[in-house]
Amino acid sequence: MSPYLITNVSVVGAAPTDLLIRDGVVAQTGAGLTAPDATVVDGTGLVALPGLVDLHTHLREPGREDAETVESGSRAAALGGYTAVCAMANTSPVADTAGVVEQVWRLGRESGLVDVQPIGAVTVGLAGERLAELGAMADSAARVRIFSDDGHCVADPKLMRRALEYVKAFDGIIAQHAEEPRLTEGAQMHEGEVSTRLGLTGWPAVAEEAIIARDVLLAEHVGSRLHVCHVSTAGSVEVLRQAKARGVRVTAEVTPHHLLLTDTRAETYDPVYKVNPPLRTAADVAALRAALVDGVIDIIATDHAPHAVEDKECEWAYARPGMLGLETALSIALDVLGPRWDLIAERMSRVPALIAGLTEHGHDPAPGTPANLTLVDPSVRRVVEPAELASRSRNTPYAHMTLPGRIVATFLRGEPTVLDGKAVK
Ligand SMILES: NC(=O)N[C@@H](CC(=O)O)C(=O)O
Repeated sequence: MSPYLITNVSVVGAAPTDLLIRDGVVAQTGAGLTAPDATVVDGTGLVALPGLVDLHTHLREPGREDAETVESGSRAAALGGYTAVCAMANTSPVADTAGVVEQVWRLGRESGLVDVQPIGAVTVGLAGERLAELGAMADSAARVRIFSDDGHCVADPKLMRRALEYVKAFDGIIAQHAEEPRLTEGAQMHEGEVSTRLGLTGWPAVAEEAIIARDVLLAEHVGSRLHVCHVSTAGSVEVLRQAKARGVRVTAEVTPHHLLLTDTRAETYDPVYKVNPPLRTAADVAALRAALVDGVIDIIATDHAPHAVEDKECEWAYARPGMLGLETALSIALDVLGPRWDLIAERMSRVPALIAGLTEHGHDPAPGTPANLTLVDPSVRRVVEPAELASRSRNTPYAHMTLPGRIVATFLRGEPTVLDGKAVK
C-alpha cells in the first residue's frame, strides 16, 4: 500500500496543512511534512472532508443490473466523494434474508470502491404483512442494523410497533418511508396548486406528516430508534421538531433534490422530475433548508434511485419515481449551504456515520483516524453531463446544469478510489 502526501490542503475549511496517509490511516498532519516514498497530491485550494456517508442508496443489484450494479453504484459514490453507502432493500429478490444481505455486502467488498452496508427489509417481500428475519440479518456477516421497506411504507401500526420492539434488542433502527398509502392512491405529484392546474392526482403533504406523527409516538412508546427517510414537507419538520424536543429517539434525512427543486418542474411533464416523495413547494424547500441548518433534520441522504431508460423516458404516469443523486449531492449541498464546511461534514459524513454505526467513517482527517476522506475543489463550476456519469442510469434532474464544486480525490482506507477527478479502477 503506497503512502500519499496531500500538501497544503484545508481540512474542513481550516488553515492549510499537509496530510500524510500511510497504512490506511492519517499518519501525520502539519505544515512542511516530507515523505520521500509518498505520492504527492497537491492540495492547494482544496478542502479535505471526512469521506461522505450515504444512508440511502439504491444499488439495484440483485435484480435490476441494467439500471445499476453494486460496482457501478459504488463507482458513482466514490466519484461523488463517498466512502460508505447504505444499500436499500428493494432489490429483486428483496433483501429480506441473511442470504441476500450477505450477497450485497460481499459484492460491495469485491468492488472495493466504497463500504457497502446493506439495509434489510422490515417485512417479507416489502409486502407489509409479516416481519422479515431481522435477527438473522443482524447476525449475518453483513451485520445489518438498519431496516427499511423504502419504496413502501410500513403502514400497519402493529407491525411497525413490533419492528421497533424487535430491533431494540441490538440498538437497531427502523428507517421509515413515511407515506400513508390510502392518501396517495394514484398520486403522481405533490398535491397543490400545480397539480390542480396540470390535472394530475396529488400526493398530499399530510400523507407523510401523519405517518411521521404516528411513528414518533410509537418510537417514544417503545423507546426505540426511528429514522425518517426523505423528509419533504414543512409540516413534517414541525412534527420532528416537537418529537425531538420531547427526547424521542428519532433522526431524519432530506435529499438534495428536495433542498433544491420544486413541484413546478412537473409543468415540463418530464418524468425525470417524478420522485417519491414528490418535489414540493418553495415554502417546503425553505423549511427543509432551515431544518437542516438547525439540526431538526440530521443528515443529507441521496435516495440515489437509478432507473433504466424505458422506465423513465415514457409518459409521466407510467414512469418510475426516482432520481440519481450520488455524483451530484456534494455540489447541491454547496449550492444550498454555501462553503459551510463544518456543517457539510456534519450532515453528510459525521452524523450519517454515527446513525449507521459505521465507526471507521465520519472522522475529520487527524492523526490516527482511518484515511477515509475526500478532496473537494470548491472553485470549479462543473456542467453535469448525463453521458459522463458513472451510474448505469441517466435519470439526473441536473442535466446540463452548472453546479459548484468538483470531487478531486477520494480515499478509502488510505487507497485512492478517485484521483484527478477520475475513478482509479
Ligand atoms: N425515491 C423514489 O422515487 N424511488 C425509490 C423508491 C421509492 O421511494 O419510491 C426507488 O427505489 O426507485
